[in-house]
Amino acid sequence: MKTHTLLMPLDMHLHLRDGVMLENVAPLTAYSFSGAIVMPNLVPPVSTLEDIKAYKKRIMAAVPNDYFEPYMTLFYKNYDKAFLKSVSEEITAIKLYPAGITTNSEGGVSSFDIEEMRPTLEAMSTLNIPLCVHGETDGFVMDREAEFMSIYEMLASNFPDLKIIMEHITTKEAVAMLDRFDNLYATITVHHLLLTLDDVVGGMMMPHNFCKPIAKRPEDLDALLSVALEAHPKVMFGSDSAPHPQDKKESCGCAAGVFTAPIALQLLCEIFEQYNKLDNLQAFVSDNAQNIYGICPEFKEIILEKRTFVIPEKYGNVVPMYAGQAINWAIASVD
Ligand SMILES: NC(=O)N[C@@H](CC(=O)O)C(=O)O
Ligand SMILES: [Zn+2]
Ligand SMILES: [Zn+2]
Repeated sequence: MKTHTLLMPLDMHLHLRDGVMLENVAPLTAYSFSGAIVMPNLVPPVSTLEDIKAYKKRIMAAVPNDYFEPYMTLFYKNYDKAFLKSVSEEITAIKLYPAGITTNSEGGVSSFDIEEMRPTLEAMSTLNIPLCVHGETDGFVMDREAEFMSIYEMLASNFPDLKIIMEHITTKEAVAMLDRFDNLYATITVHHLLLTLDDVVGGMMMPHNFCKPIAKRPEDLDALLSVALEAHPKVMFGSDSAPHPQDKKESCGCAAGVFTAPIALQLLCEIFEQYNKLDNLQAFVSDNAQNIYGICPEFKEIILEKRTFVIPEKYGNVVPMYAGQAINWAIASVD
């Protein structure tokens, strides 16, 4: 049987939530990933040293072993340098949300006033804390990410020593930015390497494919594939696996978020094999992230094998992407 081995996979954009949901989803990621950047958009958001330490403890209590590193993040506000210094050992990045643009982002940034943000962003540059950004404006839904490029440009050029990660990019405009600014990087999800808007609303409306940013056009999908499949050194895998209870997805007013954590590596193998690029998958799911963030994850070896795997209908009360569908790769062993 054909197999493929991945070492120390990293998920550089993950939502683990809290409480019962955390206990349901954290073990699924801890099983097949060495570590993950854990997003801070809890209610209320993770914004103090105590919040970070307590949340990390709850995550470690929810995973069955020690072979998983949650890389903690702080919810962006205009913090002062003394505070940032006091948390710098406990966090891997700070996550910036424009106010109200996605799930639990109400306390985010409402105006991108560069002078207001300067003290915080300069302190982050000095302390070497990367800035992760949900890059969407409040414009027309299909244009939101492309419109945000001028803000990335302003941030990247004003703070050349700040590492800026364009999270979950979905457009050819964002892909083009990677080669324009040395300090811009990106995460790409697995669902955005598979879906276009047609898979969300082109036929029957598919709530489990609905997320922010929404999947875009075929040419955007092609642009994302071009950098992911080559494992462009400035792109990393970040699932943006964002679990919501089934009744919040299959409802009037569907919550945004696609749940992929337990099927991400299998789907990535399928995509990379289809394009004959399996050799580049290691860089995309781990090596690039290690280089960009300067992290050294615990050893973990995942062996995937090429055989039919039917994606479960549910993980607890969460419906994954492609529920009930057969895919071509499965996890054979984890060491
Ligand atoms: N991606 C999503 O659609 N939802 C995420 C938030 C986010 O990453 O924007 C969530 O927390 O549910
Ligand atoms: Zn986001
Ligand atoms: Zn997210």
